[in-house]
Amino acid sequence: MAYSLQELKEQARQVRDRAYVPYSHFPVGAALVGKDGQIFSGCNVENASYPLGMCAERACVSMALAAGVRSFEAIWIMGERERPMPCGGCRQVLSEFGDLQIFVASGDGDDVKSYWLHDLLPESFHWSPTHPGELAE
Ligand SMILES: O=c1ccn([C@H]2C[C@H](O)[C@@H](CO)O2)c(=O)[nH]1
Repeated sequence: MAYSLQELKEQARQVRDRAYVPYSHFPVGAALVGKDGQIFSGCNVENASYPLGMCAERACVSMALAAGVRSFEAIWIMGERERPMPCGGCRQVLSEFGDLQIFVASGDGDDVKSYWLHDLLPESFHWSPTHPGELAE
């Protein structure tokens, strides 16, 4: 299904303002669009116990799954002063649900770069030898 890249960017930019980042001061917003066109957004949420911090990307994967959406077209990841890149853990979590396009940008989103997940995480691990995500049906 076609989706609006402009709308995806706008949602990522808006949710970035809600990031809880007292330790890194590196706010990130992410917006994930499902194959059905629905958009799910999430921000990073840090913690005094540093390893418990949650990345924006995984936050929106949880929102989508809770709404019953498991296959995705794209994710827009928005930093503030610098373009972020999804960490290895988030690449693996996203890959559980198949391939998708990844847009990374900062500021108002004019400096965007795009990738395919399979290029950022080649030869990735999946439990199912067939289609990723099939086990979760
Ligand atoms: O793609 C990224 C990169 C970083 N962060 C978060 C993790 C941490 O809270 C802060 C600094 O790394 O930014 C994300 O949420 N997504």
